[in-house]
Amino acid sequence: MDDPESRVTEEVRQTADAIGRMEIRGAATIADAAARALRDQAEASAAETPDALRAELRAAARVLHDTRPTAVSLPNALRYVLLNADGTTAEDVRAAVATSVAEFRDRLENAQSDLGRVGANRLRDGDTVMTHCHSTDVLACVEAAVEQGKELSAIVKETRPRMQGHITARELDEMGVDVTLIVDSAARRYLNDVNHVLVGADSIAADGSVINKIGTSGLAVNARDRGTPIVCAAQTIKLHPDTLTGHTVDIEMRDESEVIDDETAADIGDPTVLNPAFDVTPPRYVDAIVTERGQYPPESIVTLMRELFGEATVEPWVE
Ligand SMILES: O=P(O)(O)OC[C@H]1O[C@H](OP(=O)(O)O)[C@H](O)[C@@H]1O
Repeated sequence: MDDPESRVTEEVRQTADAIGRMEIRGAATIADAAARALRDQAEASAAETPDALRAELRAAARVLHDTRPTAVSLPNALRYVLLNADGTTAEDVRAAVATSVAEFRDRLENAQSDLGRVGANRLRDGDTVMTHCHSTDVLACVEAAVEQGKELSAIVKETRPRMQGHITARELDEMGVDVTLIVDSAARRYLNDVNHVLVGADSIAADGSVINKIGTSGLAVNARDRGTPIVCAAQTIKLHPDTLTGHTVDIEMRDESEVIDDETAADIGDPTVLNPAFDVTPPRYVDAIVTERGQYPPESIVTLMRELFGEATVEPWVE
């Protein structure tokens, strides 16, 4: 049998490249794109046996998996689809993959709107929120509150180096929220003017730590110092099952070109440039984690993780 790696489609490779370059970004969006890519691989495959098709799907999953290491929604999505790729013929497996991808995408969408309604309960008419980066889970909370007729304002951190705050600003403006944009270092100055800090998550660890865009932990420490509640909006697909057994979450280091161009770097003596994409906020700085299953104090999220994942998970893409 030839190498299943060689039969990974160009479309899957393009999706993986787009995730790596962050053209497809945001933990939930990455999960959705990865699930669709597996469905497309199954549809395009010429495999004639279930084993050959499953080997091809595992190879495609590895290509998708090896793009960005921090957002656990990616492996959680791949696991969901691969563990449901059952069937005694290749056709059965193809159909099972199509069904599980459709189910997975429905769950994602429903989870986000359920989470949005939970998060909206925390927001009152006239409140101001501060945001960091761009999180569709956070925006679902704001959108649900706006739909309930609450008028909200937002102070939006631009979020260096990739400025995802601009996406947040535009989407909040489209919802009718009054938006003020600030540079990241101005956050502390305005924390007394906001009622809530709302952040998303790329992963949540079993101890309730929130792994999110770099700058979240400093923001949370400052918010605690100022007495401003900090809420993390995260669907359960952000729960990191490996942390139940003591593993830590890898923090992605990205290219220095996102921080400084070559010419400017040369001008200032070519310093070492570090560009971590994420940081870890300890649970003591987080007031609540809002999920589609309700709101949890960070320290109790482990009970939900055990319920959803048991004690251990498998990595079905490993040969
Ligand atoms: O799933 P949703 O809530 O959309 O996004 C969750 C998180 O994903 C983003 O990471 P990146 O921009 O992909 O590095 C941000 O850190 C954001 O808080």
